[in-house]
Amino acid sequence: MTAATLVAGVDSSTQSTKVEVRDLVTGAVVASGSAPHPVVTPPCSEQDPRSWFAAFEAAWAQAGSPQVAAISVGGQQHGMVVLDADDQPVCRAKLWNDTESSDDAAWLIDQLGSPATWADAVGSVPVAAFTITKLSWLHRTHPDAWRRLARVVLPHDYLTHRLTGGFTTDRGDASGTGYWSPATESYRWDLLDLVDADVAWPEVVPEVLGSMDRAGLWNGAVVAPGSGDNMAAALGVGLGPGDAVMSFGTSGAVFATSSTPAADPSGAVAGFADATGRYLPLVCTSNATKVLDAVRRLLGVDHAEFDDLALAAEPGGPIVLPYFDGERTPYRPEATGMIDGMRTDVSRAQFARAAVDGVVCGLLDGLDALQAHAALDGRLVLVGGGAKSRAVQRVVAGLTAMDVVVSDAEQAVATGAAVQAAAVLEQCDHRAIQQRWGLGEGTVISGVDGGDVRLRYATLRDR
Ligand SMILES: Nc1ncnc2c1ncn2[C@@H]1O[C@H](COP(=O)(O)OP(=O)(O)O)[C@@H](O)[C@H]1O
Ligand SMILES: O=C(CO)[C@@H](O)[C@H](O)COP(=O)(O)O
Repeated sequence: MTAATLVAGVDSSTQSTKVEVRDLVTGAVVASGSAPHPVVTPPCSEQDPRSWFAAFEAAWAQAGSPQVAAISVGGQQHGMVVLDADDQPVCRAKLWNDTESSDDAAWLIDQLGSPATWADAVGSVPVAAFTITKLSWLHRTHPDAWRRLARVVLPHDYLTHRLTGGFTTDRGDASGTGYWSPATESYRWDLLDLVDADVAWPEVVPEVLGSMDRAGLWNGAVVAPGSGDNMAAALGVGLGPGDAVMSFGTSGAVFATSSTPAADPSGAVAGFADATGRYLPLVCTSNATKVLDAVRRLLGVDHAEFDDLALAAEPGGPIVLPYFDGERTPYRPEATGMIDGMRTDVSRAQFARAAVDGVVCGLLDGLDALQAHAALDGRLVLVGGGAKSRAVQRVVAGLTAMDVVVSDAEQAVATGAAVQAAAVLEQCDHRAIQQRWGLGEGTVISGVDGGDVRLRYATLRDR
């Protein structure tokens, strides 16, 4: 009997690296592993990129260090990895949720004249998350580090580089830099020149690969282009027209596929590209599972007890505005969280529920904004670590008219990266792999009554 051909997907996200090894033919998960990343807390949110590769090696060893035919990396979007002429990090990587470059975002918007001009140029209005604002911050605050800059890459590009030795990216992740246009599929050198016109930018940024291109080889395995974690999750859940994904990780994200690039001058919807040649309009909030973790810690309970509490809450409890780590949508980088409606008879259950309600209401606002950029008449698919929460699942289902399912792909990002690895290996359409592996299924969730919580949340949000 010949050994099965294997492919691997990697999710290098904010809190950890996960790897998933699948049988190329059946899609069965044959091994997996995970390893944590250093804990970060905005406004300064930085990690040593080398710690991501160490986490990948640990997760890979946990999965049994298998021989695979192809591998692909999905990574936390945006951020900034700056390397010197010897390909070593010049400084720690700034992550998507670092808000120290918020003044730079405002300055860059002024340079082009308006948010709408940015949305037309690159599909998105720059916020502190975007790489271009972090480059401006480094240029402005760390001239010594700036002089050593030889390359700027994204987290998934760095890991792909550690596998292949080359410098590549893909259209999905490139679309979160603020200097690559999904509409024209090209870098905007003029925008990078706003930061520093003396840098030879074409030598500094990676080549943008097509969705079927190979980035190189690693131990004999084909390395696929990889992508941003949300682009990979779209592949992992087999996201089709009419459906949307709601992701509960460190960030909250809600996104859908589209055949046309989005350009939202309000900045709420980011007009990203996806990993297949289409587009992925997306709304991202900065505060999802860390808010639930913080309130759970204060209540002194585990995940299951927290869910029991939140689902048992009496109506009329407080409202939590969950901007614990600053907020990106709506854009309030300096914000902190707020609790409204506290009374002496508040219960622990009501406090737990208020945290869930707050996180979910922020993402439902995002879903409303997304409706203008994609016809959403299908399912809302929940993914990410927080999607395991029964309270999160049932509160979402109670507050939206869409059919809510929890994806069967337990690690949607790693699964999507494995789909990409398989598609690039076989040079076939992603959908063929998704269908062969039976992806796209999920468990249907019934909702709990949310009452008037969205109205109360909106009142506090806009106060
Ligand atoms: N059963 C659960 N209920 C609620 N939250 C959970 C559960 N299991 C894990 N989490 C949370 O999920 C988060 C990690 O999810 P993940 O999607 O891996 O995040 P990231 O992509 O930001 O690294 C952690 O904050 C963790 O506490
Ligand atoms: O910035 C975004 C999306 O634009 C985030 O969604 C990051 O991609 C990080 O994701 P998680 O690690 O929280 O899943």
